[in-house]
Amino acid sequence: MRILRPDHASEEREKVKETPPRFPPLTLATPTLIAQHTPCTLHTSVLPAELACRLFYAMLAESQNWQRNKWWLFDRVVESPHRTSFYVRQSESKDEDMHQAAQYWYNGRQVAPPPPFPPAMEAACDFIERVVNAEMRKRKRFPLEWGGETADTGENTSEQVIWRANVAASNCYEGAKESVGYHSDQLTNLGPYPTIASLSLGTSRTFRLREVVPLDEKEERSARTYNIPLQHNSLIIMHASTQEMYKHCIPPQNAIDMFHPPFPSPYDEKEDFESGFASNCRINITFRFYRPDFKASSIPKCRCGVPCILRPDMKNRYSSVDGERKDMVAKYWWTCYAGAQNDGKGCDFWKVMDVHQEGRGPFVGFSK
Ligand SMILES: O=C(O)CCC(=O)C(=O)O
Ligand SMILES: [Fe+2]
Repeated sequence: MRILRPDHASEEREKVKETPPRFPPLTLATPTLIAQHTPCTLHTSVLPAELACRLFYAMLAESQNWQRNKWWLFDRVVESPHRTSFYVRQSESKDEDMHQAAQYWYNGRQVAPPPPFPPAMEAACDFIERVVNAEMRKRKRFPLEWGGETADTGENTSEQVIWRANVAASNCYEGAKESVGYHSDQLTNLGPYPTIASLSLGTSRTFRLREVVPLDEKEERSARTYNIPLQHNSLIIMHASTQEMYKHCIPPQNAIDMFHPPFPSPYDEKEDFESGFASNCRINITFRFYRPDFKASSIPKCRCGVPCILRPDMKNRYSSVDGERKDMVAKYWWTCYAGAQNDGKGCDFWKVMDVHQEGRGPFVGFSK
């Protein structure tokens, strides 16, 4: 009988063994839970309330002129489902390299020279740098993180300044349906293991994180989706290894709560505020540090003559000596990105990043 009827039961058992259990999405609603499950930290009420509100109004006004990014995906043009812009910090705004890098920021599209941080963004940046530095001093550092000087902030502080922001990317999501899809941020000018500080203003939206499970663990476990609600005036810091291990997105929602700013706008009539002004927009500002050793003029070009983008090999990771998480990647690739703007046609150029041969550094872990 066994010869006539194959043993499906044992096949089924095998299949069950190959599929790791899936867990439902988990909402991480407190800073403690976020720090437990992810390489991110959440800081609520990060700016003085009046400054957060002033910055929201300023960016909302600016966002009228922001663009939707457009790029080629396979054989069609796609448009980002939100508006976006890029800023360079005043102290860097004469730096030719910074402008060049910003021109190629996001999808290899050439854009006008980026404007400097508006005054409220500059003021917010000081608060944010303090929070980021205090947090980074408590954390383990990765060998490939930037280990050089951060320019003098002009402040007389005895505490070491590890991180500063010299550029910022800003997004405006209008209504519940505007979104950004799953991605990890390009490392082209940030270098490996960047720290990115992401400020939320306006309506509360969900930030979603999902780990990219390494190939050799695919059969044992599946990725879990984490939902993190981001309220007005909260800062989520994507610490080193977030871009190497996780993808993030802002998904479309069915509904959102309108944002009622606690202070009137300097741009509108006072009566508008008194009659209950409310906004359906979320403004996000990601403060970033463009590394001097990944400056635009040092980025390899592909055969199309366009600067490459830098990506980690997220699927092959190992543990650092003391780490419980498998959070080290062995490889980063420089690859052609011309296709995103050039009718979808790029070249197949790629090469593994070699930090010594390319003369990059100094790094946290080893000197140049
Ligand atoms: O809006 C957000 O919180 C995320 C934005 C983002 O991922 C990006 O600009 O790269
Ligand atoms: Fe991002």
